[in-house]
Amino acid sequence: MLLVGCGNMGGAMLAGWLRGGMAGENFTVVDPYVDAVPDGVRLLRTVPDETFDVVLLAIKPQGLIDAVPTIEPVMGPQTVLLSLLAGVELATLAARFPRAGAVVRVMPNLSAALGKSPVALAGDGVSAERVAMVDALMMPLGQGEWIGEDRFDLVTALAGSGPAFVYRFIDALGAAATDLGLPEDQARRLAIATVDGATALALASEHAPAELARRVASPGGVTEAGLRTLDADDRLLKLVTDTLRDAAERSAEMSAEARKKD
Ligand SMILES: NC(=O)C1=CN([C@@H]2O[C@H](COP(=O)(O)OP(=O)(O)OC[C@H]3O[C@@H](n4cnc5c(N)ncnc54)[C@H](O)[C@@H]3O)[C@@H](O)[C@H]2O)C=CC1
Ligand SMILES: O=C(O)[C@@H]1CCC=N1
Repeated sequence: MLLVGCGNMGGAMLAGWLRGGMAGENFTVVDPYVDAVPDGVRLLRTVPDETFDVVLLAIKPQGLIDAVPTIEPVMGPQTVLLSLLAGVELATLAARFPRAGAVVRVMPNLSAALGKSPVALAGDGVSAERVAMVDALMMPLGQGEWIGEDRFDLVTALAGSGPAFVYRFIDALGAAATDLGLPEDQARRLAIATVDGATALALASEHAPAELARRVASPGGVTEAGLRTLDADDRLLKLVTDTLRDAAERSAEMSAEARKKD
């Protein structure tokens, strides 16, 4: 596999694959700027004169146009092109890389490094054999989900950007507890451990999060008093809805910008 770009997200996926037992020798990275790659992985500064069965585009969307002429030659009819580029549509990618055998959009997040990422996937007319190949490839990174491309902006906001929103919530828990009297480092440790345990339980439990919240809250007790504030006027729900909407709208805007350059 050729990784074009090995920064935050490409690096996290590579770490996930290596952690899942794939050998470093399976991977070539082409990245003019990255300092180093894991042991066993081939690092090149320019694109080699070879073709690849799988090419992962892991550069910034804004860098696509400049990169196309150098990347295009590695594609052949056997190549499955995987693109992480937020706001760059299948049609745009197919127009830029007409020789690629198949194009699949992939939207993971940084938890791929630990095998705990949702991985949204979208492709047009991808053969069943290639779908199975992509599914197998994503398995070490987390939970693969094929979705229609019309929902990709929203899924980018939820699955791709989502960790940043959760980190803000963790920070808010820690900062609030600090304001109210806990030492800062202790507040942060407790906030992270609380979110970690709550997430693990939500994953393992047969109950929905709302039911788990109900089980935490004793009638007339402490949690209920806090939930009353959090739930008032649906303000958390409204804030999160606005957050996802704004992020998804930016993704749609980026798609329109990339389309204009076709
Ligand atoms: N960071 C995240 O959590 C997520 C990012 N993405 C997508 O992943 C892509 C990469 O994002 P990040 O990893 O955050 O960016 P980044 O800036 O950390 O990594 C990009 C890498 O590409 C390299 N690069 C730049 N031009 C290049 C070229 N012409 N050829 C080869 N390598 C080149 C840079 O040296 C850098 O190492 C973006 O398209 C983004 O939309 C998707 C989901 C989550
Ligand atoms: O912020 C971004 O544009 C990328 C896509 C999802 C996460 N990071």
